[in-house]
Amino acid sequence: MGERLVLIGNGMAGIRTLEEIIKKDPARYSMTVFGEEPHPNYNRILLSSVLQGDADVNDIVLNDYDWYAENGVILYTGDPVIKVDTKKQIVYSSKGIECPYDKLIFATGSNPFMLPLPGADKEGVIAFRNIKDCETMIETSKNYKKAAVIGGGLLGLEAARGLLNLNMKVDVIHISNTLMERQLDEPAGKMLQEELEGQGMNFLLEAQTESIIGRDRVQGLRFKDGTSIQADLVVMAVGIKPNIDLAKKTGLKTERAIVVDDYMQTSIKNVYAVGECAEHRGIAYGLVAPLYEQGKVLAEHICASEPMTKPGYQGSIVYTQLKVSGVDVFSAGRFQDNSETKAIRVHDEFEGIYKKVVVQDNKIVGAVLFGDTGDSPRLLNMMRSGEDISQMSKVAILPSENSGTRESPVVAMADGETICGCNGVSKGDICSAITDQGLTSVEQVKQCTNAGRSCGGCKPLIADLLTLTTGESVANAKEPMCSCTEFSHEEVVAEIRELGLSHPREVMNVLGWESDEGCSKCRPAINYYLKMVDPIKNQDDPTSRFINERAHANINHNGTFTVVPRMYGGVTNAAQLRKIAEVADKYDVPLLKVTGGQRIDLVGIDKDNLPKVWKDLDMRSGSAYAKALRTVKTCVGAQFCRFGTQDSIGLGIELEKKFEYINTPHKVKMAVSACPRNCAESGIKDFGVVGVDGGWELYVAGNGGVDLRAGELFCKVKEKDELIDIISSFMQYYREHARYLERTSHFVERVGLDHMKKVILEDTEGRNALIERMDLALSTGKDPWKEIIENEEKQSEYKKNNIEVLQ
Ligand SMILES: Cc1cc2nc3c(=O)[nH]c(=O)nc-3n(C[C@H](O)[C@H](O)[C@H](O)COP(=O)(O)OP(=O)(O)OC[C@H]3O[C@@H](n4cnc5c(N)ncnc54)[C@H](O)[C@@H]3O)c2cc1C
Ligand SMILES: NC(=O)c1ccc[n+]([C@@H]2O[C@H](COP(=O)([O-])OP(=O)(O)OC[C@H]3O[C@@H](n4cnc5c(N)ncnc54)[C@H](O)[C@@H]3O)[C@@H](O)[C@H]2O)c1
Ligand code: SF4
Ligand code: FES
Repeated sequence: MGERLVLIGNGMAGIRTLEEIIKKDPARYSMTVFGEEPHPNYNRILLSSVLQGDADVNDIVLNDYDWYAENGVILYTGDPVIKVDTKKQIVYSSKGIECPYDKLIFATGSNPFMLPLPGADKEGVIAFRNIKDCETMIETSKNYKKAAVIGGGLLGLEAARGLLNLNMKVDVIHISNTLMERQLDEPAGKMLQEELEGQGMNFLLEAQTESIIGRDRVQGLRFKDGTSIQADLVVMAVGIKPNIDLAKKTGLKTERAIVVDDYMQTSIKNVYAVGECAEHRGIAYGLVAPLYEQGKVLAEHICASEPMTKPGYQGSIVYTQLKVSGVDVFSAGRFQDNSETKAIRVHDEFEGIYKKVVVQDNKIVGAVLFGDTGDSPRLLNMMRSGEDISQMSKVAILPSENSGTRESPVVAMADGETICGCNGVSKGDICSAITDQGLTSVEQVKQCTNAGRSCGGCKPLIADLLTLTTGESVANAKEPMCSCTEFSHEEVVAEIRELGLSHPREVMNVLGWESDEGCSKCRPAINYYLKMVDPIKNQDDPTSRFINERAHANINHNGTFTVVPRMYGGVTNAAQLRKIAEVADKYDVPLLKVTGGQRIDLVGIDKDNLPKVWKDLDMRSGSAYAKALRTVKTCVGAQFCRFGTQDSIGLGIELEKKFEYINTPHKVKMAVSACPRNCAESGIKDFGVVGVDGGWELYVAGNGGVDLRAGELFCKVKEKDELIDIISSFMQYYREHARYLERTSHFVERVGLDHMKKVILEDTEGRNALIERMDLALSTGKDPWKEIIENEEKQSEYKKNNIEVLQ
């Protein structure tokens, strides 16, 4: 039995410290952890990803309960320490546990700062700090639609992005005249604002909230200038304050936080502090990188057999990156210039790129990058090493994108330079791990080195390093499909082909899945792959589909459904419109809505009425719910428009009829415009066609959603039939090689447009084979509405399958 170590606070800094101790000397301490939250240690940083819909709460657990058990760590969750007796060396928990210690670590983190406004205690006023806050926002978005976020800093903007993803309207109330003024100068702040406005955020700058209005629940905000706004949810994100109430009560010396020396020792013997609750040389940090450095020093200190002589923690140069998709922002050090500094600036208004490097005494002391953050690892390393730049050409410090090849920044980095800032892992550490242990995926590098384990911002660099070190693209490297299996998507497809597997359960059984039922990640994927591999033999398994695809309609937040009938190329007629009107009257449809894809939504239909509605409409399913071709949007084109050079409507209808019920890894949207004025928005579709004099241009891999991406010109052809063949073969290649739920935009980024050109445009034999396989798959496509209406067996299967919900 070792010495007794007690940790107060089951969060990121505290548990990382225990990990470091276990790594150094696993038998040294018997460890007990008290946590106020009812969870094992999780990645607080990724709460933003959970809110933004990119991760699940289960995905962000850093140390599961097994980890505590395997390492002999006793864990009390949901049981805060309420008192510490430093004379008797005992801590007391809220549930009455008395736990003696030889060494005690405070890692109590911070609390969000809540503005003491009148009305701040109303229901619907929350912070964004823990899983509970995240869940409250997700729940609220189901019943309310207007959110206000107070604070335009990192946290506020990440919360606002998440709330937009939850379909709420979001106002961000910010006290300063530029966003993230603690990290960005004015030009970068303004560019950020423009970008986020484009994503749908509304900003009220230089706004001072006076009170929160409403009865029991918040209804709005009133400002000092007398104006007000409505809000059903208010998220305060105006900074944090170290959580030091217990430390103060215990008698530890505190200023803004618990005062510690270079070994994280507090003012009382055998009591240490680490993380956001600690103040070192006057600074209490609010980002994980410095907190992990502190944890490492503390572990070394309390595991040392002799008093440590080497220097302890020296403070950190911190940097920040905003975790909002489509926005590249980086800020480090002293980014504002003054009379003692000089700055190097690049501002490309065409490309939306801004870079500023602040220099003092020939050393880089700060940097702001917007729009292109590729230089950030290099600049950060130059800052950290205090490199003398007097002999360097200043232009070389910020090379323009076009001045060289688009080589990954990792190529030029020295082995000692940092790749993962959060976890302090260098290029050399990662390369050695890759070669010594034969690592092939980012996930394996993460497990082995901790790189990529926090904000995840360094993962693209790790992927580049894997490619560089193994000579193999990480596109081919192994990433398990989900936590039920070690098999990657590619391996599952290969096994299905090789073993001739034909049902999701068979796949899971034969390949030794960890759970019999699989999960919501693997089951729909396997179902898709089976049908893709053998469209004739393998049958669809509706129980492995998400609710919308099982119901053949889109579920709404109140449990009703939206029905969207097919209108080829966005063209309709009086008879169809009359039918829609009759159905709307007969079933009291609360909302008829014209969609961005040129269709008509019938919103708010009860589930039990769906087959009746389809029958009465007597139109085909518009696949608005499916991972399939959704719509082909068309412009008026040569038939009527005076600019039209081609028959866009004719081609649009032909494309939609050809591909209407083909399953794809993710939804596919198309558009056909008859001239480069592009009225059908062909530039942001998976397949966008533009008519030009003497032919057609095809743009691919565009996306108009969250990850806005312009389509790239793939080819120009004269004949319509050749164009259709190219689309057909491209789509079949995507069907066969993309991972399930990978949009064409991500797929093309992964495999490269040049690769696609080689496969489709240069290899005629390969292209013909793809077309043949596509035609075979197309021959099995059926209108699911018609099948259900006409076949009683299908009707009962439909009813049965829609009871169990795979959301
Ligand atoms: C949404 C969000 C996004 C973020 N994004 C980033 C990012 O991109 N990059 C970055 O570097 N940082 C980011 N951060 C900040 C980062 O998460 C924190 O710096 C880090 O979690 C602090 O670690 P900590 O251990 O000091 O505190 P915490 O992780 O807060 O852990 C402290 C724990 O102690 C518990 N506790 C408190 N008092 C007691 C008591 N008396 N008894 C028992 N337990 C107690 C608390 O409940 C808490 O679980 C983000 C934070 C949030 C909220
Ligand atoms: N990507 C990341 O690195 C990331 C993401 C989220 C959170 N965090 C960390 O979490 C902590 C909390 O983040 P934060 O954004 O709340 O803190 P912050 O201090 O960085 O920003 C708070 C912002 O709120 C504004 N503000 C203050 N009072 C206001 C008022 N009355 N009305 C309107 N605006 C007001 C400030 O001007 C400031 O820009 C920080 O330590 C941050 O570093 C980091
Ligand atoms: S894209 Fe060209 S042809 Fe089509 S409607 Fe617009 S202007 Fe007319
Ligand atoms: S930089 Fe954040 S996890 Fe690597």
